Formats: sequence, structure tokens, C-alpha cells
Amino acid sequence: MKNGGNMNKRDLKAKRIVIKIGTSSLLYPNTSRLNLRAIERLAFVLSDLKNQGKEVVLVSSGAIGVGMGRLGLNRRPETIPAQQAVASVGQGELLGIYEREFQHYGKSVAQMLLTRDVLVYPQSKKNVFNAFQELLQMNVIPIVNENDTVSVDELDHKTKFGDNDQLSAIVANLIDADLLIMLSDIDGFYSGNPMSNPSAELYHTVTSIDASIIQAAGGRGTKFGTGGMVTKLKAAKRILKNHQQMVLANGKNPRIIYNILAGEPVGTLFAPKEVVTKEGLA
Ligand SMILES: Nc1ncnc2c1ncn2[C@@H]1O[C@H](COP(=O)(O)OP(=O)(O)O)[C@@H](O)[C@H]1O
Ligand SMILES: N[C@@H](CCC(=O)OP(=O)(O)O)C(=O)O
Repeated sequence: MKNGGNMNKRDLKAKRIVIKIGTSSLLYPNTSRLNLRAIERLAFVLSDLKNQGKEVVLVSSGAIGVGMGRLGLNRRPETIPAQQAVASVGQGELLGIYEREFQHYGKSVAQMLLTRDVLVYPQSKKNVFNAFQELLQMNVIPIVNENDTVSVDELDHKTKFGDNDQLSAIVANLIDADLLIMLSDIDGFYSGNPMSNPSAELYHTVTSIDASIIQAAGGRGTKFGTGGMVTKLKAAKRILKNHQQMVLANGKNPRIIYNILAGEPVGTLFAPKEVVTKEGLA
């Protein structure tokens, strides 16, 4: 359903929330310079949600972008080993920034570097689940990124495999989150890529990922984003299959998370049909 349809408030009632933030929201467009205001606001909002008693997991991209900034590179390296090396430089700095920002609000963070196959191996699945449970019980905010030096699929974005978008859906599945909030540099999912098609319309609600929806997905917006809309739709597909919900919204100002949790019709809600129908949104 595109905007202009029913714009009722959403009933999200989320206690356990996964928030994914993309490189495009952490860096200024097409530079490797940090958007410090966005990061500071993100730390503020997530800390405040913790104070409200919510359980919060952050999935953050940005290792390659931050590493490029640190190494003074203005073009993303092309080879996988070079991307892996840059990611490992950037990941340390990225975590350092989060550590500093969250400490400001008295919150502890934990680094979790995962690969997307965690669900495939029962023992890994159990271990990762247990680690999340412990961290959440300890009131810590886990900060997840894909383990870039180990997992090459994401970095080789010529392949059809996933990335942090899908990893965030995998984490949401694993810990049975009530909601996945995906923050990007765009207001939601449109009927076409708004960067190349100015008349594309925003979808308010999507209940299934069919061929017409996939057709509307284009590539990344900035030179640092990886998957574009395709990987976000793959993530949404996982979420819908697991009867969970996801909101895709603009992370320019992370305070939008408050609007999302208040049920305001911002961004695009991906939710199973039965949920949407029950809420009278269809
Ligand atoms: N149908 C679509 N609706 C919205 N954005 C789209 C669509 N198709 C392609 N895009 C592009 O996807 C980009 C977001 O993906 P990406 O650059 O990978 O960001 P991130 O770093 O947040 O993961 C947008 O800036 C936009 O240019
Ligand atoms: N793991 C890599 C790439 C992550 C990724 O998926 O990027 P994005 O499309 O900005 O979410 C990094 O941290 O740079």
C-alpha cells in the first residue's frame, strides 16, 4: 500500500528491538567523514530506550567507511583482502566511537562479530543466542557487525549473497525480537529508486515480498552503502517468514526511532498480512 492510503497509527508494542544502521547514515554522503551528530543522537536514543526498560541490539555497518577515513583512502578498495584489511582498521575505531558515546549515558556496549551462517550450525546458534541473552540480562547493548575478515560474501557485493541487512534479520530471528528497525539514507521503500526515478512513491505498508516488489528494488545510494534495497527486501522476507515486523526509515535523525515506536506512520512497515489486517491498516 502506497502513501495516501490508510495512514492509521501502528500498534507495534516492541520491547526487544534490533536496530540496524547503514554506512550511509553514519558517514556524510560519499565521504568517509563521520556524521558525529547522527552517532551521538543514536547513542542518546538507544540509551534512553534502555532506561525505559527496553532491550536493544544495534547492528552497525561502517567498518569499511570508517577504515577508509582512517587510512586516507577516497576510493573503496576493490579486492576482497584489501576490503577486509580496511574493515578491520575501521571496526576498532567504530567500536571506540560507540564505546565513548554510550559511556556518556552510562551504558556498556559489547562487540559481536558474526557470520550469517550462525543459524545453520545448531551449536553456534545456541552459543550466540546464549551470549545475547547474557548481555541483555547484564543490561549491555550488543553492537553487531558481520565478521568481515571471515565472511567474504558481503564484501564481494557482486555476489548475490547477503550483508548486514540480512544479518540484522537473522539476529532478530535468533533472539525473537519484537521489531527490526532498519535505518538507511532514504525515507522507506519506494516503487522505484528515488535517486533515479523522482516520481517513485513511498510504500507505507508491505505484507509480502513478491516479484513486483522485488522489481522496484535498485542498487545502493552512496558509494559506501553495499546492498541497496535488494538486501533490505531479503531481510524483510526473512522477517515476514518468521511472522515478525520491520520498519525501514530514514536514519538522518535517529530520533525517528521514537516516532516509529509511538506507532506513527513513518517509513515503510513490513508486517505479515494477519497483523496488518488486525490493526485495520490494510
Ligand atoms: N525502491 C527503492 N526504494 C528506496 N531506495 C532504493 C530503492 N531502490 C534502490 N534504492 C537505493 O537504496 C539506497 C539504500 O541502500 P544502501 O545505499 O545500501 O544504504 P545503507 O548503507 O543504509 O545500507 C537508497 O539510497 C536508494 O538509492
Ligand atoms: N560489514 C561492512 C559492510 C556492511 C554493510 O552491509 O554495509 P551497509 O550496506 O552500509 O549496511 C562494514 O561494516 O563496512
